[in-house]
Amino acid sequence: MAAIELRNIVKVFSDKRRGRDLLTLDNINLDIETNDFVCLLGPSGCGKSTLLNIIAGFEQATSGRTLVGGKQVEQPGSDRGVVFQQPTLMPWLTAIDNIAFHLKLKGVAKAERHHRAMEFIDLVGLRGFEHHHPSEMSGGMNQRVGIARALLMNPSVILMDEPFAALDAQTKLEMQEELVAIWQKRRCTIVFVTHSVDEALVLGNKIVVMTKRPGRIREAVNFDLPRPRDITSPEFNDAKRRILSLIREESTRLAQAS
Ligand SMILES: Nc1ncnc2c1ncn2[C@@H]1O[C@H](COP(=O)(O)OP(=O)(O)OP(=O)(O)O)[C@@H](O)[C@H]1O
Repeated sequence: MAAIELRNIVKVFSDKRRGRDLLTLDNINLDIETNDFVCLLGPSGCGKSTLLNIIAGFEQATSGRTLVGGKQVEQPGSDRGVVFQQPTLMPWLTAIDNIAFHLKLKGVAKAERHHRAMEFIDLVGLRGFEHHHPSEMSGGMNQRVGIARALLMNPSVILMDEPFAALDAQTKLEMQEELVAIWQKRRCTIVFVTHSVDEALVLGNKIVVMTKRPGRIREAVNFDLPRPRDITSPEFNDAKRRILSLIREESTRLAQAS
């Protein structure tokens, strides 16, 4: 059984202002295996976030079935941790209290919350900053808090929506390396949305290329280049050419169709 099974997913948004329906996802079928690091790659507006939100349970598909761990997704759950582009932290809470927030909601005592959160503070490299507030930390550090918060509930699946898009180039590279290290250590399943071919190839062992609206799966490419990946190696560049040619074919198809 795959960790995530998407069966004939269709999503139509109704655009009330213009009085029409918008077909956003068109018959998405995809199996994501346990421990996969899948990157959803596609142009702006192709429905990557919508698909992630359907897996997260924030959004309902118009038709089709979404299964996580064999169970139909109907709402958000602690089996799925979500990391957004902005970490959406509570500004009045320290890093450790943000990370342990879900435990507080579950009534876990403070000493136990902090004990459990420290493991994740260490994992994301924030020891020494656990009592800092979001305003006292950089964007990258706040994103680390967001990742630690998502990991704390020990979800089987981590869903990430362009989590490094707002970071500078150097911090982005560091965070990508750290995320791969965390994934290797914890062996979780990650679905990562990006529109960067390089980012998808640095991170993923499967790259799912989506078409422009309505979003369909153009191709799911397995990419098992050993890590750490050398982005200047011939193998990396071969894969990049292949992905870029898939994207170009798609643009040509659209240009001819219009
Ligand atoms: N709640 C909503 N109501 C109506 N339309 C929506 C809603 N959410 C998304 N859409 C539309 O669905 C389409 C896909 O949006 P989505 O955010 O999933 O794309 P994306 O591929 O993640 O884009 P980006 O890379 O720019 O974030 C867009 O045309 C968007 O306007």
